[in-house]
Amino acid sequence: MGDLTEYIAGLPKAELHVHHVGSASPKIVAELASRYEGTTTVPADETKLAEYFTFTDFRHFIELYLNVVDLIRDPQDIYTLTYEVAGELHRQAVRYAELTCTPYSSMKRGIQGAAYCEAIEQARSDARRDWGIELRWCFDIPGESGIYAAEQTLQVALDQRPDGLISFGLGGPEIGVPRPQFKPFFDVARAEGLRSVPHAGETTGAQTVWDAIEALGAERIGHGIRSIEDPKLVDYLADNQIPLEVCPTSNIRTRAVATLAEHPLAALVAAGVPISINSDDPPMFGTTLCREYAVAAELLELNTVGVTELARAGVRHSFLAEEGRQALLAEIDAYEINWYAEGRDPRH
Ligand SMILES: O=c1[nH]cnc2c1ncn2[C@@H]1O[C@H](CO)[C@@H](O)[C@H]1O
Repeated sequence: MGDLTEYIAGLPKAELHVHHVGSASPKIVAELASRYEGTTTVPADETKLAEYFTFTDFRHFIELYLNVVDLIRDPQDIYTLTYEVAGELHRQAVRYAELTCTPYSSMKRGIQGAAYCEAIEQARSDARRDWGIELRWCFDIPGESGIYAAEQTLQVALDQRPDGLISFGLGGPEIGVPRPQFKPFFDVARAEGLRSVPHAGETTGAQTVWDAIEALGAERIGHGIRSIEDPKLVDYLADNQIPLEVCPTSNIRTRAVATLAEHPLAALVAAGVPISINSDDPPMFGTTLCREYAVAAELLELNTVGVTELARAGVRHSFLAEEGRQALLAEIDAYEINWYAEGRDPRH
């Protein structure tokens, strides 16, 4: 596995399912928490954070996630967080990422939509300057906040239209938050050229994935792992090549899946469902994108050739324009060739 870890570390990647606040480093979260000592349950001590991010179930995860969101109250924090997240993506050899941002949650806490968008755009151009990484935004509706949040999210997306904005999503709990109610907002977003990437089939069954496809026009599904329960849906995803953005460790840490041995990733791949591998909320789940590639390699019994295909899939399922896709696929090819050129055996 040692060779694979080293290989994965430098393998150029695209990440398609990673959350903005969920990626805030323990250093940033602890610093933010120290400002609101006594009014937040979030520890101001980095070492205590790992323990804090131990979730009894998905609902508990969302509760603690929102406790962290609560600490972010000015545009400078948005800039710093976004720039630092880009630095960590760079350390994971990510060359392109579609970062899921939830502007409504920040606007609700007093940050103006325009200031929010300026901050993330400034971070995006600084990250490109410093690390050559290409960021795009998915603006998602926090589903637990319902129709008003959907209205606000669509409005800020279309009023501000930051250069990096490429897709429109739906996050938060699925239980008690039916997808079809958001159809009018996805219809407008798609008509305006935003790509549809709602979460579904993470903590509820296959029906939410059907709803995401039929009501929200999903082109990719966030998680979608519970699709495995419905053979017709599995066939539909495979026949129509609708990719699932799979985040293995997230599913374990939120208790959406009991153990890795029971994770449906291998069954989905065997059925021809296209997948990408992602980290979701890496510091909260004690993981990194490279580690998620290693987990997928274990579950799918992949060698260096196989994990290279995972990286290519991330590019192919991205919304990056053709020129950028070809350039990133060429980077991956060059990396693979150089790796073997140093005399390593691809059969590892
Ligand atoms: O794995 C996940 N599933 C669903 N929502 C998530 C996940 N990770 C982070 N969020 C975020 O939780 C917030 C809820 O208001 C949203 O911002 C959503 O993007």
